[in-house]
Amino acid sequence: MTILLGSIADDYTGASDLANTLTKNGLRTVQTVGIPDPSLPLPDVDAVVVSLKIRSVAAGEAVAAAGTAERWLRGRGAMHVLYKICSTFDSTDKGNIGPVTEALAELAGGGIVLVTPAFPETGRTVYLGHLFVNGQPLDESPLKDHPLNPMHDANLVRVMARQSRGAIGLIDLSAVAAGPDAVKARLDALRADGASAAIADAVFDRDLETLGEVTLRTPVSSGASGLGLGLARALVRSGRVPSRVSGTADAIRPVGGHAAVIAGSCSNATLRQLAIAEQAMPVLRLDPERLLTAAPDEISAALSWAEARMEAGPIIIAASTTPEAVSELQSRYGREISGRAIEAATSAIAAELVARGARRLVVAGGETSGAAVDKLAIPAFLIGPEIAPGVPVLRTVGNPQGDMLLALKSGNFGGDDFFAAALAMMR
Ligand SMILES: Nc1ncnc2c1ncn2[C@@H]1O[C@H](COP(=O)(O)OP(=O)(O)O)[C@@H](O)[C@H]1O
Ligand SMILES: O=C(O)[C@@H](O)C(=O)COP(=O)(O)O
Repeated sequence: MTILLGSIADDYTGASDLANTLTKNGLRTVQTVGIPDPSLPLPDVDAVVVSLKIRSVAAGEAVAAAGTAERWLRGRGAMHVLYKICSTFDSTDKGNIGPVTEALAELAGGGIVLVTPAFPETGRTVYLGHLFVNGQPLDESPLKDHPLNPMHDANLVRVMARQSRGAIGLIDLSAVAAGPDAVKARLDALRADGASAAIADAVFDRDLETLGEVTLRTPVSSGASGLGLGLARALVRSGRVPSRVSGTADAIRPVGGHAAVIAGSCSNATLRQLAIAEQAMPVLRLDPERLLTAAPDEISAALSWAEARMEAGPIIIAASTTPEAVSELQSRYGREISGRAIEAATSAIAAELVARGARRLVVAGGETSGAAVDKLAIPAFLIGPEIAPGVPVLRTVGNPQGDMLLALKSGNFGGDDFFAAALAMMR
């Protein structure tokens, strides 16, 4: 298998979001979970998105894992590697966007890296280095209350500088609007001044097309799905990808079995989606504190509840709660400990539901999805049709449990009726 574009995603929902964008823009794409075993039969593709769970781990661990994935992708022909980060720039002053970006640049022989989380289709735009989420500055958006990486600064040049060794520059919208040559000139000038990375403004898809054109000629970039769109379109324009009728329908051939939703995202969108779904489907609200203090009992109570209902139709099990309740729990048990314990519990529930016949699974939340997919030991996914911007239906490849359909929903993605819409596409 020789690939044109490689990507390392810092979480699994982000990986499926990017794989969806690449697919929609003409690249045959597969999403792997970590580096696949050589025996795994992967389809012939243009792009591989390696999903890692490195958004909220120690920077050294993230750098090491990304480095291993980079070597694997380069070994399969990838000329360009996109480090897929969150469109809301989820990170802390310790990383991991800065450290991983700089490490990938070093592995590729140095140089400056273009960075942009812009993804206009989902309301993420960058202007003068400031990130807006549906029109709100990042630090005023719901991301200010994220359970693991609350975002308190919308100025990404500053945010990135705090987590990088090198200086961070800005490619502003006037350069982007002037086209690829102007962006290239600005990138070269920033590089000559010693910058290790540059935040690029982008408001519309055409800005991302310009950025894609330039970054495709460099070895590394960091960005969200918007930059993926730019890179995919640049590759197609270059004539290196044959134009073909892209078909994703085959990936959603029915798998039968029961259907379940597991939610660990506490993002605004997920809380709204749960409230809507609750009017039409059985929803079990887990007791988050018991997941920390009496997990085995809370898990087995949840499984008894599910077993009694799954035969009749889809069910939802959620740990999700309001920002106030999250901070209350965290103040008593610690941010990291609460998050990880709840992920361990929700993933154990997901695995037990599959053991009891669930074959269609929607997981809400990036870290929650990563934990569940790891627990299920699913090695890779084919990309099916899009449910909502950034969220495709996925079909497992080489799954020990047999063929399953999944949707890994980023916390903030999807309309109010997301769960019903996803389940309607998964038969
Ligand atoms: N009730 C809760 N209290 C505290 N933390 C929670 C609660 N429910 C879920 N979590 C944790 O919050 C984090 C949500 O992150 P994630 O799954 O990535 O969602 P999102 O996609 O919205 O960012 C996870 O670590 C999860 O275990
Ligand atoms: O870029 C995005 O916004 C998503 O692809 C993503 O990474 C979201 O992360 P989670 O909200 O943690 O799922």
